[in-house]
Amino acid sequence: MTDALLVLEDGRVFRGTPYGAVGETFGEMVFNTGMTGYQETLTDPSYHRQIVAMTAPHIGNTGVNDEDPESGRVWVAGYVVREPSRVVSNWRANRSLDDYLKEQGVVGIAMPGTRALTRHLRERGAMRAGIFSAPAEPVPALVERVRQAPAMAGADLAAEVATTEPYVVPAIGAKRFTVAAVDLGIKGMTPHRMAERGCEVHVLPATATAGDILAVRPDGVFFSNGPGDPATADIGPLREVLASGTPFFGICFGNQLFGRALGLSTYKLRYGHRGVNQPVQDVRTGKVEISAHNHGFAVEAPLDGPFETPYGPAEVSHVNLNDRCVEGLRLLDGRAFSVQYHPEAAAGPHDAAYLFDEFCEVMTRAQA
Ligand SMILES: NC(=O)CC[C@H](N)C(=O)O
Repeated sequence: MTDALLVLEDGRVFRGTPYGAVGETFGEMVFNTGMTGYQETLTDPSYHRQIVAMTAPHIGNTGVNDEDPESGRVWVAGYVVREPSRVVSNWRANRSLDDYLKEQGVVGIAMPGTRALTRHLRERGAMRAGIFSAPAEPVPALVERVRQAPAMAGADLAAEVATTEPYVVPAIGAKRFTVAAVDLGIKGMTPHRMAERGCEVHVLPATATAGDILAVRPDGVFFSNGPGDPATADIGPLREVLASGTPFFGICFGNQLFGRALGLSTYKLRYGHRGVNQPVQDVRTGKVEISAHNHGFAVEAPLDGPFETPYGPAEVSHVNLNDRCVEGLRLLDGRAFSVQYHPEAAAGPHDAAYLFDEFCEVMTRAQA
């Protein structure tokens, strides 16, 4: 079989064999350390424009099923694995991962060097890359083309992945709350986790105005995860929502926008957190959660106690124990809060599921 190449913008090249669709693709090179959940990763809209390398060495062994996707398509720009499973073995599987990637037009590479690649990114930081299944040009020309691909810093991508039409996810069982959820790249499990707790979730496009959001007459407003640089997003609607006093909960991109609305700034992490075993500590209780992550940016906030915001005093609620980066924010009155990680846990541990209960408690208090 012909060599496929993974080419990084700093000139480092990895050799492998074509996997999935044949062609070429460009994106920001990131790595995911999850031992499980490749379907959820592939279909998470936050990975739009990123080439994802899996550090777990054996991918595809449980094939592909129709239940686990987090959205209607694969969003990763390219896929890098060490060794694709030659056997599909799972009672829910109806096709192989290789066939699925081909069907979705996702160019990938299988290569022995995923560990070297990950170490390289940890040392040098996030960078652009290209996968070439059948490279026709010499390497220097490929490096040049990788360098011409758009960078992630400054990219405004939420509207490219979000729904264009509002839709409703009904409450499971008795309806207790109406939630307006702004889709910035929402994963399917998120409205589901709210619906399980009696929320009727009105999912709105990324371009929703404060008027559109409040027209739902929500008990609570939610801002989702999503791709791109949070510094580019319009925070006007969120500011109006917060000023209205409506309870607020945000996840990941939603946490970054909440931070910006509080007057904080965001910055690009050296290589991001992507995986299902990140230790996060609740600053108030000292309790540690093992949590699912997918973020390349973070909020800059004071770690030494409460700070003033236009909506009253706020504090950092959670920190990451690996690098001390901000993993959550809350107003001290409890009405609005957000986390940088993924309590919907698709895939991942359920330690943080209590945050959806907290959102329901805040909405209950506001209803009283
Ligand atoms: N999953 C997300 O919401 C990611 C948010 C943002 N795009 C980041 O990389 O940090």
